[in-house]
Amino acid sequence: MRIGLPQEIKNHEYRVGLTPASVRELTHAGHSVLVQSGAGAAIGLSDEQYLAAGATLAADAAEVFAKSEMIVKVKEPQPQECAMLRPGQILYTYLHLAPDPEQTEALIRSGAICIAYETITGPGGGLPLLAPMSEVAGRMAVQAGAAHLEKSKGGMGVLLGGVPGVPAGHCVILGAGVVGTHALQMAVGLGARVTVLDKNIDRLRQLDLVFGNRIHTVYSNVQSVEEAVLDADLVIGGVLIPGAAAPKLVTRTLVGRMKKGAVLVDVAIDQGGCFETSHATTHAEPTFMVDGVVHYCVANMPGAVARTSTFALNNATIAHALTLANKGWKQALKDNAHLKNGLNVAEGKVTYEAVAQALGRAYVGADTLL
Ligand SMILES: NC(=O)C1=CN([C@@H]2O[C@H](COP(=O)(O)OP(=O)(O)OC[C@H]3O[C@@H](n4cnc5c(N)ncnc54)[C@H](O)[C@@H]3O)[C@@H](O)[C@H]2O)C=CC1
Ligand SMILES: CC(=O)C(=O)O
Ligand SMILES: [Mg+2]
Repeated sequence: MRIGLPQEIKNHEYRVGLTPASVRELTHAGHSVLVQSGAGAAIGLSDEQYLAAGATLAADAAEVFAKSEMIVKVKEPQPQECAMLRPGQILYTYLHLAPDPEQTEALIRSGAICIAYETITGPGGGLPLLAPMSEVAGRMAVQAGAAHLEKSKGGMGVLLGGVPGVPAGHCVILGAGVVGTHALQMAVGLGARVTVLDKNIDRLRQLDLVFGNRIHTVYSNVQSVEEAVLDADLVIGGVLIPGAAAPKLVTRTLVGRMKKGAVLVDVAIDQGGCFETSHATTHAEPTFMVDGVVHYCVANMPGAVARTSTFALNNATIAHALTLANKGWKQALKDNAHLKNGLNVAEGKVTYEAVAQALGRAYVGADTLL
């Protein structure tokens, strides 16, 4: 198969869909890989390394899209990228369609086969192609939150870990999944007072066993979220209902009652966000204020640590990329129900139920297309 690797074009996005080692896996299996010149340069992955892995170079993204049967990316395609997709071409990347009607419409129009990393499931449960970036974003959420508690960044001037004689700050984590767990590790490490909320009691049990009385686990409901958020200095939002728009756990009214200078980090913003006051921001301008509360809502947090993130992402994505290239999309999806769960849009139809529901679109089961 002819596989294409364009450079990412989202704001401050330096990750790349294939490392030279991943390219080598594909060329070793007899596939050809066309890499946009400079695609990995920002994170030290040179054209020479890609050439040594067996790739050929393209001058620009237009050439990559025109000549490839499968495009491997990181972030959801931007409008100019959607316009370059064509019927039958495979797009393998993050999509996050539920909160994004424009992108969904563009992918439907393209006729392309759009496989979303974030809805591919794993034999052991969970979302193995989302997990590595959730690990990164969860850890970063505490760094970003702690930094924005500083006065110069709009925060209340609290040191999250406190000092002897002065209590630590209170970090509240909504969602005890991958983001939540990695945020929790960092917050505990910094010495913050940590409360984590989830509806999944088994997750809370597991965390309680590991962290004991260094954290507080709380069942998530309207009352407990309200109590925790009102007492918080930093709130990290990491809830997810796979493929669907994030539930709005924190209302505008509740934000208005929070401590002035508290910080919200809405990691779930790529699925629309779990705070009613959130809207997506970029690394160039990561925050905005609502009622004296700092909102950090960057939709591609791992892009800031792009080198670490690129390697972590490739570890999780390359196996399915290779299968798609070896078998073609129909056979690969027929053979693997977990990969089939990644199909969000194909041949002009929405093939993921939660996306169809969120956007009021007709849903067509993937099986009918295979
Ligand atoms: N902004 C960014 O750069 C990034 C964003 N993300 C996003 O972070 C979000 C979380 O991802 P993961 O941690 O991997 O998901 P996950 O599936 O591992 O965890 C989500 C957790 O939310 C819990 N949950 C659902 N409804 C809840 C409620 N009402 N109250 C409390 N908990 C609730 C679930 O039980 C689950 O434990 C996703 O939207 C993901 O796309 C992930 C990576 C980067
Ligand atoms: C998961 C995601 O949206 C990201 O890594 O940017
Ligand atoms: Mg988007």
